Amino acid sequence: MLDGLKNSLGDAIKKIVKSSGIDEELIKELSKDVQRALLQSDVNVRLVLEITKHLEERALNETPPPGLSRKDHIVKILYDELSKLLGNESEFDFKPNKQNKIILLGIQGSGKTTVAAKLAKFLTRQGYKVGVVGADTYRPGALVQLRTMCEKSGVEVYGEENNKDSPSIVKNGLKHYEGEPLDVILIDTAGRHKEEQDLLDEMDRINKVADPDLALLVIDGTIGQQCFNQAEAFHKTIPVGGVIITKLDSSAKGGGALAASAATGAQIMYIGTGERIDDLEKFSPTRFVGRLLGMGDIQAVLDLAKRLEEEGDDVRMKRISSGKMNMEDFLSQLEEVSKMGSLQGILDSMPGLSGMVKGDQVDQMEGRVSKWRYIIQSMTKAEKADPEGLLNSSRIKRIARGSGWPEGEVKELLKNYKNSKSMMKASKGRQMQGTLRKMGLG
Ligand SMILES: Nc1nc2c(ncn2[C@@H]2O[C@H](COP(=O)(O)OP(=O)(O)OP(=O)(O)O)[C@@H](O)[C@H]2O)c(=O)[nH]1
Repeated sequence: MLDGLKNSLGDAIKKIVKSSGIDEELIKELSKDVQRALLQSDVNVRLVLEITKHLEERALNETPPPGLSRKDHIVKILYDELSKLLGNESEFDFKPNKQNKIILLGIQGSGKTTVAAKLAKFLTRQGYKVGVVGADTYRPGALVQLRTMCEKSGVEVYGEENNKDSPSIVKNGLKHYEGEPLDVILIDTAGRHKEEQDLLDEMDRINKVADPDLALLVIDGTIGQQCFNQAEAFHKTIPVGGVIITKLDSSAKGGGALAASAATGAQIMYIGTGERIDDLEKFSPTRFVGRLLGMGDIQAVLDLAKRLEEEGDDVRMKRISSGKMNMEDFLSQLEEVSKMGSLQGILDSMPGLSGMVKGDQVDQMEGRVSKWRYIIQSMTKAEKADPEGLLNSSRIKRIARGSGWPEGEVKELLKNYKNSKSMMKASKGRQMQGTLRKMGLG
C-alpha cells in the first residue's frame, strides 16, 4: 500500500540518518525530498508547502531534548508533521443499549457495498451485533452482492428486490429490526444517479428517514486530492461524521486522498486496503505514518522521544500516582512487563523475591496478561479512558464477545485494574511494586 510514497520518504530519511552532520543545506534537501514525495502522491500543493515550511522551521530552530540526537529529532519532527496532515485520532463511540444507526454514503463505484460488508464483519469481530439494510436500488445485483458477502459473517441483510424507493426501504428495514438486540445497523445506499444533485437529494431524504447516529462517507482513494471536493459536496447535504477511503492498495494517489479528506475537517475512520472482506482497517494517523516511514526504522526513535518526554515532565507517572490511571496506562504497564521477558526471569532477578513464587503461578499470570491484552483491545478509546464511568453490563457483554473471553474475565480485569489504581495511588506510583501487586504477586 502506498509503496511509491513509502519508498521516497524512506530514501529521504536514509539521507538524514547517513549524513555526517546536520546543517541548513541538508534540512532544505530533506524538505525538497518530502515535497517531491508528497506531490507525487497527489497531495495538494498548498498542504505540501505548509507541512514542509513547518518541517524546515522546526528542524532549524528547535533544540532536541537532552538525550535525543539532532538526526533523531528531525525524524521525529517529520513524523509529527505527517501525522498532523492526516488529522486527529478519534473514533465513533457506540452508545450501549441502543441500535446505533450508521449510514454509508458515496458515489457509484466508491466501494460502499463492499465497505458495508467489510464493516459488518469488522464490528461483529469487535463484539457488536450488527444488522444491515441494503438500500442501493440502482445497481442491479447490489443486494445479492451484499447478502453473499455478509452471509459468511452471519450478518442479516434486509432488502426489497422490487422496491425502487430507497427511503421507504430504509424505513421498512429499521422497522424490521425494531426490538432486535442489535448494537449497530448499517445502511448501504445507492451511488448511481444521472446527476450528482439527484444523488444528494436522495441522500437527504434517506437521512431524514434514518436519522443516523453517524454518516460515513465512502470515497475512492484513487481520485487523490479530488476527495476534497467530493467530501465537501456531501458534507453540505448531510453532516459527514467520518470518512472511509477505499482502494488504498491500488492507488498511487492515496497520500493525496487521505490528506485532502483530513483537510475538510472530516475524520478518516477506516481505510479499505483490498478487495477481500478482511481488507478494512481502523485508521489512526500516527500508526499510519509510522508504517509509511517504516516503523522498524523509526520505532526506536519514537520510543526514545516518548520516554524522554515522559521522563521530562513525568506526565504518565504523575497521572498514575495521583490515582488517575486509565486502561491505556494499565495496558502499557502490562506490555512493559511482557517486554521485559518472562515473569519468572524478572522475579528471579529481584533479591528477596526469587523462589517465592511457584512456576505454575507465574504461568497463570502470563496467560492472564495476554488474555487481558485481548480484552483491552476490544474496548473503544473512550472506554479505555474512562472504564469505571462507561463499562456497564451491556458494554462488558460486548467486550467479552469481541475478545472471545467470558464476561467474568472482563470483570476480573476491571477488578484488578481498580485495585491497581488505588494501590498506585497509595504507593505514589512505584512502578515495579505496582506491577507485581496488580498481578496478584505483590
Ligand atoms: N482494490 C480494491 N478494490 C476495492 C476496494 N473496495 C472496493 N473495491 C472494489 O471496487 C469495486 C466497486 O465496489 P462496490 O462496493 O461495488 O461499489 P459501490 O460504491 O457499492 O458501487 P455502487 O453500488 O455502484 O454505488 C468492486 O470491484 C470492489 O471489489 C479496496 O479497498 N481495494
